[in-house]
Amino acid sequence: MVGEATKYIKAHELAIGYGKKLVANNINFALGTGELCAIVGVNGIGKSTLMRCLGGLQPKLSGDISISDSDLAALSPSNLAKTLSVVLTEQPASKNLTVQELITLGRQPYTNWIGTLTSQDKKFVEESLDAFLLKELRFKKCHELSDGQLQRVLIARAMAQDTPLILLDEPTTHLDLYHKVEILKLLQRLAHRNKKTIIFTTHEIDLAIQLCDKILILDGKTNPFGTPCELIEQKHFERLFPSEMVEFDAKTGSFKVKK
Ligand SMILES: Nc1ncnc2c1ncn2[C@@H]1O[C@H](COP(=O)(O)OP(=O)(O)OP(=O)(O)O)[C@@H](O)[C@H]1O
Repeated sequence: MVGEATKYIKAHELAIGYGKKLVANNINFALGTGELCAIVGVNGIGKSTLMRCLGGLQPKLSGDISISDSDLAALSPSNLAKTLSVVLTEQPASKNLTVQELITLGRQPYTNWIGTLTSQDKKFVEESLDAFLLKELRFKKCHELSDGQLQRVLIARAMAQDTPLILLDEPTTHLDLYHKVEILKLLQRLAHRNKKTIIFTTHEIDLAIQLCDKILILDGKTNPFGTPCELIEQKHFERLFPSEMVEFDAKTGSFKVKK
């Protein structure tokens, strides 16, 4: 693949699963700095499992994951925390913290053992509060927030961690359409302006087609990867769901219910 050598994260012939249970294999993709990528696929196909493998939270079965040309498994825990941040669907146990306190936790990989914040740490916290429209909510407890506000706080914490790679498992679950779009546009801006590589799982295929630079489709076979346009041209979305229920309209890039 042209330009592959310069990519920030690469998965090659990756197989994922649990013990002897194979969930998905033939996973191949490469993403550069500043790219926003969605992982899509039907329920239970392995999106969250892949996310946990990419985040170093669970071992792969076989194949390679490399970040900046280093094997992911060889990164020490402290290097891993400076390389990638993971935003999972499960809400944090620390909901009693204020918005500002939770975002400040993102600076943990850089602070000393008593957690003293430098001016640099404070700058990252302020920038993250600002970027995710949270300045007015900074002293609110996280348990007082709406789902959309809490999701913004969790992503802001990942931004404060200032890692080149950010992984998010279903960041738009439970949100209405407006707030789904808001979150995805904030992620797009974070990728493009701050030059982060961002990968997230989603069921919002229409929105991913409109907002992402790349999409990985987990289909249980070849797992196609490419730009939304390439995947539409190659008719990969048509094959995602059983055709008697929904059909993909390539002109609008969206799914329609078959009447
Ligand atoms: N801890 C586990 N141990 C064994 N199997 C698991 C475990 N977690 C998930 N699985 C199985 O792995 C497969 C993939 O699950 P995963 O949660 O990755 O799918 P998904 O694509 O994220 O699904 P969804 O869209 O419903 O969230 C499923 O068959 C699931 O039952």
